[in-house]
Amino acid sequence: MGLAPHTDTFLLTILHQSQTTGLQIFKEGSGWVPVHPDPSALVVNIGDLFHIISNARFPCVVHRVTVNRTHQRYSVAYFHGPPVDYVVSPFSTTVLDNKSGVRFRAVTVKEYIAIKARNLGEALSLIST
Ligand SMILES: O=C(O)CCC(=O)C(=O)O
Ligand SMILES: [Fe+2]
Repeated sequence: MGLAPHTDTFLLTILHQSQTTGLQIFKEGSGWVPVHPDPSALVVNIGDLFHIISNARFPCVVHRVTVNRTHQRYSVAYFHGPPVDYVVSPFSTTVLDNKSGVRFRAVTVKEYIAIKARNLGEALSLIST
């Protein structure tokens, strides 16, 4: 495995991948689905912080990268997010629209990174209300 299954931590990821397949997303009901490289396109991924701010309206997709034994692959990712002291919490408008109420407690970006470093895959549920 090139990169184990994960969601991206920050707001948005903008990704360029070379012409070798490897990136896969997990789709409920279908399993692992390849994201085929397109030289004219960038992949834009929603991260955990976007998921929190949107009060879970926008999903952060689980993805992984497999190793290709015959073809070299490279990717360049830009992880866009607020400064580490910024407090992230669901926007009030998204909460008002969502009958299930506030889904996540407020965290600083720094705190969320620390929670995720200790509990990969569990961080969102650990800040669920
Ligand atoms: O190499 C890729 O296509 C994706 C890399 C990735 O998921 C990441 O850096 O978070
Ligand atoms: Fe990723």
